[in-house]
Amino acid sequence: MTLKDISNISVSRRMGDRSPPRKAMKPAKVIEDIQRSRKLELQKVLEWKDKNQQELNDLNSELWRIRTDLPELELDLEKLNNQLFELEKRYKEKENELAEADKRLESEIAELKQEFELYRRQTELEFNRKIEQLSADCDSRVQNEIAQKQAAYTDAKRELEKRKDELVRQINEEKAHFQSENERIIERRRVRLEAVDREFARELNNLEQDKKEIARAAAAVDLKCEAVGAEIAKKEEEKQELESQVNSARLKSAQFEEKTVKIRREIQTLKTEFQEKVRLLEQKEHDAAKFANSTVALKEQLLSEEQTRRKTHNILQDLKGNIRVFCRVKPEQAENCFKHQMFASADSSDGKEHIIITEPLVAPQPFYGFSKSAPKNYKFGFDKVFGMDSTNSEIFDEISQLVQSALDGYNVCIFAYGQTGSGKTFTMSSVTDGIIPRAVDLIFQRSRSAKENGWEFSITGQFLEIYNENINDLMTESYLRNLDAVKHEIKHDEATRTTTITDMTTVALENQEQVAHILENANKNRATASTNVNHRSSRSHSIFMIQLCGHNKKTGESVNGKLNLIDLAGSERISQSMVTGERLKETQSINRSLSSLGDVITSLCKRSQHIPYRNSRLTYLLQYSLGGDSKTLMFVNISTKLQHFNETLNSLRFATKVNNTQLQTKQ
Ligand SMILES: Nc1ncnc2c1ncn2[C@@H]1O[C@H](COP(=O)(O)OP(=O)(O)OP(=O)(O)O)[C@@H](O)[C@H]1O
Repeated sequence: MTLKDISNISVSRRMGDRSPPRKAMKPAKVIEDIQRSRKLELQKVLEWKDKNQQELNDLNSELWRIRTDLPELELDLEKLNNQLFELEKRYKEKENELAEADKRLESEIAELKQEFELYRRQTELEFNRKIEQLSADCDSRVQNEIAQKQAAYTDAKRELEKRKDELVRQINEEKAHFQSENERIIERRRVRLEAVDREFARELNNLEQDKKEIARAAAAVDLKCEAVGAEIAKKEEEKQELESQVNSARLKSAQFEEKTVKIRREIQTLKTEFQEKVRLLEQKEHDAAKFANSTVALKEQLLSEEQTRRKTHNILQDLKGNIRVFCRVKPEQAENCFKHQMFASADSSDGKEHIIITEPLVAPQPFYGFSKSAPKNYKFGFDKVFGMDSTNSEIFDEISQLVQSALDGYNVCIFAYGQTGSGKTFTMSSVTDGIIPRAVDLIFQRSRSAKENGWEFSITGQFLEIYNENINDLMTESYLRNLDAVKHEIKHDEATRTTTITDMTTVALENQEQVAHILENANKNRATASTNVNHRSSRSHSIFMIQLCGHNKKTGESVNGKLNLIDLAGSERISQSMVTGERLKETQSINRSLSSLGDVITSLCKRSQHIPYRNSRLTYLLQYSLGGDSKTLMFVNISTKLQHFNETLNSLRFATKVNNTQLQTKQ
């Protein structure tokens, strides 16, 4: 306890005096209490003081001890300082000694080096001298050896030549002897051989004579035999010939009789027929004269009916709606599919055909946000719904009327919309029965039959691609070279409401094989431009444009129709944050053009003041083929694979938006 604590205690006491008066107590008892408490406090203070006094004493004794030790410590310190000074002095001395020793060592090393150099030079000189002497000795010894060897060689050579001459002489003698012996033997043999030859020739001659004699006799016998045999065969043949001539003469005579009767009968029939034909001809000439008079009236009637047909056809198309949406479900293996049901128009009150898709119970990855307990149904209505088993032929039957509209001078757009792999290209460009080849075929047929009414059609086609908002010519043979190098511009003529694209290949369409070739060539072009043709075709819009210009010489009428067959880029939603570089650019331009197509259709149906055609190349290019009296059909191609549920839902929603806007406008 400090003095401050004590004063605090007394202050609190004093303050206690000022606290509100307690219950009244007896004064003696109060004084007694105060005294007791004061006593206690005093006792505590005294205890504290004793304790402090004790500590103070301890500290003082410690201080005293330190003070007594101090001189001794100071002495020790001085001693230590002296020792340190001494040590430093000795250290410096040792350092000096060491430096001197170093110097001595260096000079000794230098001397040793000099001595060594001297010794090395002397040794080298001695060595060189010894080498020279040795080499001189060697040279003289080698020269002596060579001289001795040369002398021995000359002697040996001379001896050998002598022996060689002797041998040659002996060989020549032997040779002459053999030659004369040989000639003698040959002569003896020749004489004997000539004698044998003469004998042999004589024998041979005799044998030849005998052989000729025998052959002559045999030939004479053969000749006689042959003559007799030939005579017999000839007689036999003559006999058979005579027999067959008699038989055939009998047969011919019977046939001739028969034919004569028949020909007489035929002549009679022909005469009757001829008379009947002459009568009929006179009748037909009479009818033809009557028919010729009525043909002119009929043709006029036909033309007016044709005009009425065209008007009615167009009214019918308008009634069906200028924007129609068909849904097509791609065939898949049932076990990989989510549930879907379709209802034909007869079952529905709104005249639409419906498709209901049910969300899968087990959500495949990546697929979030669906309740797993209660599968949800989504219902969509379209002008037509084609199931998995539908064929391209059935599809074409439904759209052939739009091809007729194009021939009648209207602009028609047929789109295939859907995610990658959902069957857009299959529907649009299958080489034999896709919409493009079938439409061209139908145009040929109808234009041929329209000739009877005086119509002459020019049918031309262009095939292009919009990739990253760039137009590319798919008909050119050198697509890769022209890609990006050729900038194609879209030009609109407001007065004629026609569109042209600069530097675009245009071909006169003539037959189906040519269209198949165009489709294949376009595919090749796309394959050359991309490492992966599927990727390229999925990421770009392709447009097959058929221009139909018709003129009727009889009525002076002209029509100008256009059929645009569009295979849109895959509509799958790729998050832009997930892709970079080229893929990002592609994704952005696809998203932009598909959403601007939706916006244009919506604005047209709402009859908005401003139609945002310019928002994408696709809508700008189709400006005169979307809206006005033109006709639009959109196929929404869908896949029912489990992992495609999300995309399918998005595609159906987009298509429904297009379809519904149409309905609102009509109401
Ligand atoms: N209705 C169908 N019947 C049979 N096969 C089909 C059908 N629809 C599509 N296919 C097949 O499915 C595959 C993908 O179809 P397709 O290439 O037409 O899809 P896509 O939507 O055009 O794809 P992308 O956007 O990549 O061009 C092809 O092998 C095609 O033959």
